Amino acid sequence: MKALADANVAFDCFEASDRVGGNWVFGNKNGMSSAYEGLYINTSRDRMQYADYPMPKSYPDFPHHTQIAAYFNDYVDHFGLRRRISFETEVLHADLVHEGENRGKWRVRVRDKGGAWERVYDGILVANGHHWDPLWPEPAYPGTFDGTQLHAHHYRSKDTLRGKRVLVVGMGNSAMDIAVEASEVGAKSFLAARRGAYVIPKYIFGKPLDQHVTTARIPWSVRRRAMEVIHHLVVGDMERYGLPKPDHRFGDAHPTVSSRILDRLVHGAITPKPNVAELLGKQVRFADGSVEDVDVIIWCTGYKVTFPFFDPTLVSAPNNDLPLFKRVFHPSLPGLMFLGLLQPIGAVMPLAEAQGKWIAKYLRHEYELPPPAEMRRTMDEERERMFARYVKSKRHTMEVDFDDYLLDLEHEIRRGKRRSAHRRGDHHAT
Ligand SMILES: NC(=O)C1=CN([C@@H]2O[C@H](COP(=O)(O)OP(=O)(O)OC[C@H]3O[C@@H](n4cnc5c(N)ncnc54)[C@H](OP(=O)(O)O)[C@@H]3O)[C@@H](O)[C@H]2O)C=CC1
Repeated sequence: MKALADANVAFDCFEASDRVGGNWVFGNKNGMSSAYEGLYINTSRDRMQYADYPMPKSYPDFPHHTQIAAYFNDYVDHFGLRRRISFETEVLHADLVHEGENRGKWRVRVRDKGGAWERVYDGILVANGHHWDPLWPEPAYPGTFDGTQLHAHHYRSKDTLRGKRVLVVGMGNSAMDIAVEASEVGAKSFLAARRGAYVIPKYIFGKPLDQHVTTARIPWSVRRRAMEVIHHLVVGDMERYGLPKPDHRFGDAHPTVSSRILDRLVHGAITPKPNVAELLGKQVRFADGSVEDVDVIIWCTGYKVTFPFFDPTLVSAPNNDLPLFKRVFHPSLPGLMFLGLLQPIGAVMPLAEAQGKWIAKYLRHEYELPPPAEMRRTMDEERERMFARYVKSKRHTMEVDFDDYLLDLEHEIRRGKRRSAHRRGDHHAT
C-alpha cells in the first residue's frame, strides 16, 4: 500500500479487521491471528523493520507481539495510510471478467457494514496471509482422543494448560514456543516429532542469529557450511537433547528457532517423544511403543495456504503449492499478484516491502515482465532447485533465502526496466 501510494497508483485496500497488524494482533477480531500471549518474534528487530521506518531503538532485539502490532499501527499513521484502508470490509469473491467492456479485469465483491457491493479493478494484490488456516494432521492419527485437542492457531495462553499433561506435536516454531509454555505450568510437557530439526538459538556469539553471514554474495554452500560449523560448536548434536537426529542437512528445512527449548529439555522439563502412533482415549501411544497419559494435545502441524475469495478452479494452492513468478506474479492470470506469500529464511517484512516497490513499478509500466515462456522457465528452474534442497513437506513449498531473494528482485527489476525501455524505444535505460 505504501509503495502504491508513493507511486501515485490508485487503489482500494480492504481489511476484514477493524485494525492493521493481521497475525500480530492478539485476538484479532477477524479470527485470523495465531498469536498467543507469550509470543515473541524470532527474527531480529534490525532485520525485520521496513527500510523507510525503523523500529524504535527502545525495542528489544526480538520484540513481543504487542510491540510488532504497535509498529504496524504507527507505520500507517506515520505515512498517512490509515484513511486509505477500508476496515471491516471482507472480500467475498474475486473473479476474472470474461466478457464485455471489462474483459480481462478483476471483479471484486466485498461486504462492509452497509452490505455487499462490487467494483472492477485492473489488478489485484492478494495479501491475506498464510498462517491463519490450521493444517491438522493429514491423514488424522488412528484412534480417538477423549481429552482436549486444539491446533496451535487456537492456542492463546499457557493459563489453559495449568496442571495438565500436555502433548505438543511438531518441530516448527509454534511447537517450540508452546512446549516451553506447557513446561512452565503443566503437570507434564511432551514434545513429539515425526522428524528432527536443527534447533537454532536466537543469539549466537552475542548477536541475533540472523545478523550473521548476511550477504548473498557468498555462495550458499559456503554460508551453509559456516552455519553448520557454528551450530555444531554452539549447540552440538540434537540427539544429546533427546531430539531425533535430523534426516537432512542444516539449512534444508525452515529454521526452528528457540533459545528456551534446549534449556527446558536438558532440565527434564520437557520430555521428547517420537511421533504419535495412536490415540487411545486418555492416552497416546508413540512410535517407540511407549504410552503416556495426556490431557491436552496441541497440534503444531502448520498452516494451509487458502484463498476463500477465489473459485478454487481459478486459483488455489493444493498441498500449499502455488507457483508464482518470483513469488509475486501469477504466470497465466494477468493482473493477479501476491504479497508476502513466501517463507523466508529470515523476516518477511522487508521482502514484502521490496515486492510492493516492484509491483508499483510494474503498474506504472516502468517494469515489464519477461515473456510467458521465459517466466515459466525461470519458475520451473527455481522450483526445481527449491524442491531439491528442502525436505519434502507442505511447509516447504515457497521457501526463499532472505538476502538472495532481495538481490534477485533487484536484478529482475533492472532486467524488466530494460525490457520496458526497449519497448518504448529508449535504449539508454539501466
Ligand atoms: N516466535 C515466532 O516468531 C514464531 C513464528 N512462527 C512462524 O509461523 C510459521 C508456522 O510455524 P508452525 O506453526 O510451527 O508450522 P510449521 O509448518 O513451520 O511446522 C509444522 C511442524 O509440524 C510437523 N507436522 C506437520 N504435519 C504433521 C503430522 N501429520 N504429524 C506430525 N508432525 C507434523 C512438521 O513436520 P515436517 O517438517 O515433517 O512436515 C513441522 O515440524 C512459520 O513460518 C514459523 O516460523 C510460528 C510460531 C512462533
